[in-house]
Amino acid sequence: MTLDSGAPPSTTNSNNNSNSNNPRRTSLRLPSKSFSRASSGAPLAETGIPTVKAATVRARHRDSIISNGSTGSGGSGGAAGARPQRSRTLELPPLNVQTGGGGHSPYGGDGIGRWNASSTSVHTTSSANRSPLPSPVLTSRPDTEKLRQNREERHARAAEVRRQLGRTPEEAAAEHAHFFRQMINEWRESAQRRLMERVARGTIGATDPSALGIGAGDGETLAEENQRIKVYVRTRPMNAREMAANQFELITVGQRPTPTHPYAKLFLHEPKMRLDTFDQRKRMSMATQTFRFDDAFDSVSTNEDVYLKAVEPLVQAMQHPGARVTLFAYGQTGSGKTHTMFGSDGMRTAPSHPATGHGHGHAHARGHAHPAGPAPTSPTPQVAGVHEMVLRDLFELTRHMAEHIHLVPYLCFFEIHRNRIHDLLQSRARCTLRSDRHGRSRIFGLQEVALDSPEMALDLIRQGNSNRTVGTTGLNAAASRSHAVVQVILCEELGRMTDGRRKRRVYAKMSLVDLAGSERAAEAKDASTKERVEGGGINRSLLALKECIRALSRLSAVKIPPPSKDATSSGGDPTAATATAAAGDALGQPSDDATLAAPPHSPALSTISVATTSTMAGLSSTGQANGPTAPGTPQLGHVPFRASQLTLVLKDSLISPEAHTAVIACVTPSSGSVEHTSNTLRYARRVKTIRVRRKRRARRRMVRRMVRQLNADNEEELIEMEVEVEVGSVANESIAGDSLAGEHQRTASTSTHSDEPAAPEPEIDWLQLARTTLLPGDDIIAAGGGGVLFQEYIDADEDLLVRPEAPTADPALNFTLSCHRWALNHQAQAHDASYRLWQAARFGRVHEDVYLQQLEHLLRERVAIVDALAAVVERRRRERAAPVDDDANDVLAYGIICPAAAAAASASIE
Ligand SMILES: Nc1ncnc2c1ncn2[C@@H]1O[C@H](COP(=O)(O)OP(=O)(O)OP(=O)(O)O)[C@@H](O)[C@H]1O
Repeated sequence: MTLDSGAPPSTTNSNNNSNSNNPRRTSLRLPSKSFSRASSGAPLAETGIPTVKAATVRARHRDSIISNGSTGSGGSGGAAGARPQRSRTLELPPLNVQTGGGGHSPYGGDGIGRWNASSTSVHTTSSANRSPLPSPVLTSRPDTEKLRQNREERHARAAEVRRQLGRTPEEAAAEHAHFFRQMINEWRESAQRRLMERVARGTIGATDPSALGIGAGDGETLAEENQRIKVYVRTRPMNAREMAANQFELITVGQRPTPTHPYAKLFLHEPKMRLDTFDQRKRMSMATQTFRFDDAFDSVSTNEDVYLKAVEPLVQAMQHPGARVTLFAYGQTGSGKTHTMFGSDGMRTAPSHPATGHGHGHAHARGHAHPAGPAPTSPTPQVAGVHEMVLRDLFELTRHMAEHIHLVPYLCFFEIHRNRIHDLLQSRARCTLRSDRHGRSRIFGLQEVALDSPEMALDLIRQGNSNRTVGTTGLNAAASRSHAVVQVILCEELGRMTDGRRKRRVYAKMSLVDLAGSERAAEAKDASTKERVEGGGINRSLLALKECIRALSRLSAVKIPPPSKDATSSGGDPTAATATAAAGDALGQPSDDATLAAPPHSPALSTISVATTSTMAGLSSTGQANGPTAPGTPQLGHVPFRASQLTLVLKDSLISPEAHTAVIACVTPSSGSVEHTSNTLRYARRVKTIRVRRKRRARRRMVRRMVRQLNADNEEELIEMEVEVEVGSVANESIAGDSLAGEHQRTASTSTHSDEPAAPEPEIDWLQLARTTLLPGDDIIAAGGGGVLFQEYIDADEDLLVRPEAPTADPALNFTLSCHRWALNHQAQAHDASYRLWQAARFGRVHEDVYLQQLEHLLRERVAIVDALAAVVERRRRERAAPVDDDANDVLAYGIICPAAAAAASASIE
């Protein structure tokens, strides 16, 4: 039955089979509809509304409270075959409408201020035949009504404003974008200005050009650097679609790494819109988050820039025996992972010749233009990706190393899609992942192709990419829906075995992983079930990867003990050699592998690898693979490799003692993807923050200690100063020009500290003070940031005072000036504290009473300082008119501000 049929619409809808997919839906009925239904007076029993049991006792209890015993509207009829109904429908009463019919309400049918059973009943099918209960919920109705009225008024007002302004919603959005853009630009300018001021002051050097990015030289030092895991961020340029949608860039890349600050800073500006409950107006503001990474690449960086900084060191690491290098490209869908890894065409064009063929002898070229390869399908020059650059450089490397060792590169290319491994070089043939007896993961059925040239490798990759699973997302027409792993393995050829198989040993291995784009469930609303499952799988494996890398990062702090002497000397022992070689690594295809002698380069290395592997895999405690853990072996804890196929496949590479891992987090700069970008940046930061945090915690403890100490000192000083100011202001007239003033003041001070009643507090007009106090407003905060405000504040205070002349030879005047400076510093501190307090209060972290109390305290402090300073200046003027003994005067001047120092100075004079 449908709404049109005159049956109770909400109930019908909630019981309608078409809605049964959403069993817990609670809908809010519009008053007009309720009214029409109530007027129609159709009894629920006639509507065919099914009756079902509540899913849980708890739900039933809740329902019974809400339902208020509206049994008449609960209905008891049930359509045969209807699905059990668990949804509840909350109907609001029509405003000022005298409803008819029903009459089941315990409150009668006036419908004003109370629930009316006939038209506004809250009913569930599980509430049938329940006796009426008085409900506390009923009392909340006027509030709900008020809220609704408020909302409607607000919407009407907003529509009216829009109408008056003659703006469409799109125009309003464009205006907002313009405003945010302006805020971001102002933030950048202000940051740059602060930086230049610091350069001018000499706080940071202007000689190092790379230090002149925003935020450079802030005195921070990177906590102990984790060399094994590097995290980079890359921002892609805005695309045409984003610009057309009036989106704007939210990312500012700050300083780049320098020798003194070996990290890059990246700022994410998050636009915020909030409704001010005070005047019901929208407030726009901008929050800026700061991130630190090993390096950050802005939107004009090229693939070559990324390669040179982030990837080339990994290629260099491949010359070390046992090297296990892993590079991940991580990020939201459409953020530029494939562009970075495979180049601008994603290497999706068909190979220029069969995969087994040989290359064309392409020139080694990195950079924008793809000099050779298959004929480009578009006239625009192709941009080479990391894969191409890596392959060319690896071949170069093997050529250089040929004098010492003959290495042959092998390539395999597979994807992990829905937790299954497919060989992309064998038309997506399914492969299986198994653990060998050493606890290492091995992929069975994966083809590895010996490479003759980089071009051959590139053609293989193109061929593989044509088999890759792609889909279409809202952000990318050709979105990768799988993790693509290209592995390049440098093998040492050791001839052939008797059965003809090649004898080889893995020298080093590199895994280049183009991860599938992360996506948010909210964005997959329109996706099919299959796509949702796919998306869920992708997110799960990304989470597992993050947890593994984080765990490894944490564990990298644990020192792996040097191998025992027995293990180290086992290089010549054939049995031990077999074990170590097997533990070192082997190629995925067992048929091609030979069990080899231990690598002459690193017997110890392989032994450690065994221990580490087994411990990581959780085998050491059981001793399945290598027997019980040797005494002294560190308990490395649990690393959740088994959480996904991706982490299992890469396990050996990640835990190797010669592991080098890098993550390139790709982000979209546009405002439309701010949540994604924030998530990606936080993901990337968490990958590496474990060790940094420990340092941070120590630093925070230290700062807290210092602040406590300072507060204790300040409090003492402040109490003394306030007392002095009160006494000083009373005694000022009489002591001015008096050579005994110092003595006088000391007496006054002493007497105040004795049992004499304290002088009355000066009358402060708080309201006036609050009006004149420069508490920062939203606009100032958004535009300037702390530093600018700070300066404005000091400037304003200076205007309150007589502006001091430049330092002279007059020591008394200099003394006054130093007092002035002292006071300003305290002023600055007071302002700084009030600013932070205010910020905290804005975000609801401080209770209003506490905030006001603190503010009052700060304002008092401010008044005290200003008064003291005014007194000093006034007195100084009079003294200059009638000079007095300088030394005594100094004591006097300083005494008002800092009694302790005055006492010491007086003692020295005496
Ligand atoms: N640095 C860049 N410069 C120019 N264009 C870029 C850049 N990065 C990405 N793009 C463009 O953005 C679009 C999406 O990029 P890409 O396919 O690499 O995203 P992705 O992160 O791999 O997405 P998915 O995870 O969905 O596969 C492409 O058209 C690509 O050409």
